[in-house]
Amino acid sequence: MSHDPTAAPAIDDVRVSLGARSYTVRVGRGLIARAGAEIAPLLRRNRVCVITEATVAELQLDGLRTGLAEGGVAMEALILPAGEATKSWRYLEQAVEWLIAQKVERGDVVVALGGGVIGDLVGFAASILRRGVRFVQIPTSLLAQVDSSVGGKTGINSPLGKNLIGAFHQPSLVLADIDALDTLPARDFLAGYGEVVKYGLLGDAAFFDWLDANAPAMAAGDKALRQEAVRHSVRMKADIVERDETEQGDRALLNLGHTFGHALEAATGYSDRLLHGEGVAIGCLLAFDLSARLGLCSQEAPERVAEHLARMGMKRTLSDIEGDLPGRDGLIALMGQDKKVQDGSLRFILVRAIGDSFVTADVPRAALADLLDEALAG
Ligand SMILES: NC(=O)c1ccc[n+]([C@@H]2O[C@H](COP(=O)([O-])OP(=O)(O)OC[C@H]3O[C@@H](n4cnc5c(N)ncnc54)[C@H](O)[C@@H]3O)[C@@H](O)[C@H]2O)c1
Ligand SMILES: O=C(O)C(=O)C[C@@H](O)[C@H](O)[C@H](O)COP(=O)(O)O
Ligand SMILES: [Zn+2]
Repeated sequence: MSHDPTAAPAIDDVRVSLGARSYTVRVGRGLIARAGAEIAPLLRRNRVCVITEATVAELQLDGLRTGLAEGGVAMEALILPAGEATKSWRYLEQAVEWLIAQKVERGDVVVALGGGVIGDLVGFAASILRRGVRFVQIPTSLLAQVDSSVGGKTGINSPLGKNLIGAFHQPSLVLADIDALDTLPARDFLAGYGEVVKYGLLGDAAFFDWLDANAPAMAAGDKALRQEAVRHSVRMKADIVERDETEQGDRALLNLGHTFGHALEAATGYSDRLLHGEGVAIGCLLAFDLSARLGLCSQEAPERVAEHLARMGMKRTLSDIEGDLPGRDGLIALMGQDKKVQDGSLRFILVRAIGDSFVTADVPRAALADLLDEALAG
């Protein structure tokens, strides 16, 4: 049989096994164009309500409408503004009231088409509508494909902290169409890459090495590498979520970098000054620096992480964030809203090495203060 090098690679199916809440994450090319055939088996009646945002609507909504129609599925769409500020009470209310006006029934399926902002918002709307309707994630950003569309964390932000209002609500299907990433701006691609590299850092040194060798080509557009990075990331996340769906233990490892990152996002007003994945990358490096300061890992570990982020052209220090930041105590106060706080104490994900992380509350306040003082001084 002859090999056609231009043929699209096969679809990778990653199963998330959670009993009655199990589902498949399909990773591959052309999935939006065949969305009707993919989603129809879930439907009681041949109609879905799609919620998306303006940028993605422009690029993908006609294709989705056609793809659904080819599978005999009709759609109605609501288009919200793009950007992190949409993960708020105002747009949650708009989304839920629109779904009610569309007479979405308990047996229907809602579709989230977009990045992590839309996935988190729509998943939360689905979780509270009529006390819970099913939803399908069609993630269109790298971040959403590797992370936010999987695992069932849904929600919106409070001015006081990230994702403080939300619910665990697993999707019924995830369609991660690698072709959708073609139009993603470089800054958003790199922000999403912050969550990809997080997987290597938290639990898979061999994946970090693979990324070190392949991520530049992946960023430049190699689709086979993109598909492999998404598949591997989703498999890693699925393995952790299967062990600990509601973050009673191990799932907190997926929060590497987030105690710092979320505080920085709140400090910058959930604005374009700092994207979520950028905050995660900066936060991962701070977690490695803190681990080295505490003698938990070698000094070479944070150096290697910093070199990798620099080679990828990513933000990696507080001085890479434009504009003023709160002082050390202001940042620590923002960290106090972290969902990992227990009995009033902050808990961090720290590391013994690249690929070897753990959760701890054992971080002396002085070490944290010194770390932040130095980071803020640049
Ligand atoms: N639920 C979870 O487990 C989880 C995990 C990680 C992150 N998150 C959340 O995800 C959000 C960040 O997600 P994000 O980075 O996707 O942000 P986003 O949804 O704002 O998308 C990033 C940008 O890319 C644009 N975009 C998306 N797809 C595009 C495409 N195909 N072509 C061109 N432009 C496109 C969007 O319009 C936006 O400007 C944060 O709110 C974060 O808290 C949630
Ligand atoms: O799925 C998880 O668990 C994660 O922690 C993944 C994170 O990348 C994501 O940003 C998540 O939304 C953070 O969760 P939070 O509980 O700290 O809000
Ligand atoms: Zn994240």
